[in-house]
Amino acid sequence: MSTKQQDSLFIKAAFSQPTERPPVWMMRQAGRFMKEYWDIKNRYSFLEMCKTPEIAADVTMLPVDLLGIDAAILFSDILVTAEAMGGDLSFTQGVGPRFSNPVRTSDDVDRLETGVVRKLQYVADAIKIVQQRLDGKIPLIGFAGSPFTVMSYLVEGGSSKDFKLTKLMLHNEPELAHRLLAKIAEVTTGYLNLQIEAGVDALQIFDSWASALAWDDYKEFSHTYISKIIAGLNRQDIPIISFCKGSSVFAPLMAEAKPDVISVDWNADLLNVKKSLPAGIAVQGNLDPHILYADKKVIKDRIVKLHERMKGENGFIFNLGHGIMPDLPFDNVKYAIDVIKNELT
Ligand SMILES: Cc1c2[nH]c(c1CCC(=O)O)Cc1[nH]c(c(CCC(=O)O)c1C)Cc1[nH]c(c(CCC(=O)O)c1C)Cc1[nH]c(c(C)c1CCC(=O)O)C2
Repeated sequence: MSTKQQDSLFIKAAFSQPTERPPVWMMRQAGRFMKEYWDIKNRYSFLEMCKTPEIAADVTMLPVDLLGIDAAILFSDILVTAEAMGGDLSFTQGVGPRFSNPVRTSDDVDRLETGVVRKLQYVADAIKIVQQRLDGKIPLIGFAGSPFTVMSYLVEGGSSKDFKLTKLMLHNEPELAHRLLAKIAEVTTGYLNLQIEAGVDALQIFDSWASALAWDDYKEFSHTYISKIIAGLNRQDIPIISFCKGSSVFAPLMAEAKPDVISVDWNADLLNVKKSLPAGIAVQGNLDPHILYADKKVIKDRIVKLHERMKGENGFIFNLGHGIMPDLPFDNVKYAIDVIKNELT
């Protein structure tokens, strides 16, 4: 991390140091709710955008320039690791991600490659371009998916409502599931270290679908691997943010993996979660993203209420409980960020 960033609101809050106001960024801030995103998206496929460092950098910079957030997040996807391992990935409008060669048998797991981090050099190249453009103005967050969440896409062959096949593998063939998870975790550790080397200022691990799991299954099949990944990072002074949908339940276990920040969904009272955690772990969240569809008065009231609740706490990063929806009005997103930056007292 550049020395400049150590004094940024975001890095200070991530390390639970005092800040004059909470920093703000929003998950999925580099995406489809912006007209300027579509101006680029209409010319390239999603994977082309991820794999062309100049384009990935352009998209990363959109919310920096248009929203004025306090941290940028690299434009990419959690599924690039699975693709590098041999998953035949495509993204179709309205369908989402799809793997044409789902991973369901022992042979399928054997076929996945692990010495693939060099295939992800395009991500490192994008990071370097973004850092030149940011020029120390705000920190850059890199990210990866958690092994469990990435596994779910590989096993299901795409998005899923109930994770039926994935959970069936955990329950009926736990050894096979562990073999798959261990391979993804190995690649993910190398991939996040590549991002650190390329110059990210923070990292977030997305375990979006952990909420599908029972406590014991979360512990055995997700938490174990996130802990290994965090322990395997050459993290220097880089804060690690752990996100999962379901964090209001799993936060005590998530803390054991030793992240610096836990990103909390909107079901929980954020202060209660913070107080339940060991000292020195910051929280990020946790507005319900649907609030941003509401009237501006409601948006402001909810932001003020969350701020009042968290007042006096070090280690609070304003964010949503999950990502921005593609049809959210840009104006409302911008309004929320302006309120957080300028109107909280
Ligand atoms: C589960 C997951 C994925 N990808 C990601 C997650 C975890 C975050 C979460 O829980 O929301 C992470 C992700 N995906 C994307 C980012 C970029 C940075 C950001 O703006 O936060 C990040 C951090 C861009 C994207 N990733 C994707 C888009 C849309 C692609 C398009 O333009 O069509 C973007 C901007 C595609 C994607 N990628 C994925 C899905 C399910 C989809 C389709 C979503 C949908 O159709 O609603 C997998």
